[in-house]
Amino acid sequence: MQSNNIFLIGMMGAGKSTVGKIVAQRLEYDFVDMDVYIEQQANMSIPEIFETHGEKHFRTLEEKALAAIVREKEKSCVIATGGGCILSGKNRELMAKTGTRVFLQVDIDTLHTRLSKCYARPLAKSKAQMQEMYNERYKFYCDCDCIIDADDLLQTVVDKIVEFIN
Ligand SMILES: Nc1ncnc2c1ncn2[C@@H]1O[C@H](COP(=O)(O)OP(=O)(O)OP(=O)(O)O)[C@@H](O)[C@H]1O
Ligand SMILES: O=C(O)C1=C[C@@H](O)[C@@H](O)[C@H](O)C1
Ligand SMILES: [Mg+2]
Repeated sequence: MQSNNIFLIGMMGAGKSTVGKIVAQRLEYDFVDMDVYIEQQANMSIPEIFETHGEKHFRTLEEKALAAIVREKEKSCVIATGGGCILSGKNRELMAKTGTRVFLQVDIDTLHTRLSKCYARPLAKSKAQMQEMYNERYKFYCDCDCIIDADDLLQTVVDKIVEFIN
């Protein structure tokens, strides 16, 4: 188990997966995308999991996935969490204990623009729904070690995270 992981947290479309991969390369950390990990374990896509088993079941899988990733990884790891990972107190506690939590903060208009190109997220069907979700979750995202303005160019966002970690 490693205690110096980097957990990227934030809303759907904040760039956790995209940014995480590059940050991991720059820091020579391993990279895990929690959503991809869950899909591989379940052998189903995330929309299929939501449709077949519902959100509650997905949240259980998400808790199990985070615990397993943290337990199994021997090398420091950048973890792109799912947008709702912070909803679980268990997940919040584990992330606080085993790494640095970096909140990628992006305003709702940018999130909407980014996701409108690929709105394949079960919980993000409209801008209004995203706004409501953001309002509910904002306090949990802010319970972190660093807030990065992730509205910027991809490379700038990566540089800011690497600079903070170093
Ligand atoms: N800084 C950025 N500038 C412009 N586009 C970006 C930036 N970061 C991410 N994107 C784009 O936004 C979209 C969503 O990014 P990404 O999938 O990395 O978000 P995510 O936070 O992992 O979302 P989810 O929680 O749904 O997994 C992608 O098309 C990605 O290329
Ligand atoms: O914000 C959310 O609740 C989600 C975000 C995605 O990363 C996926 O984990 C899933 O679509 C749910
Ligand atoms: Mg992602």
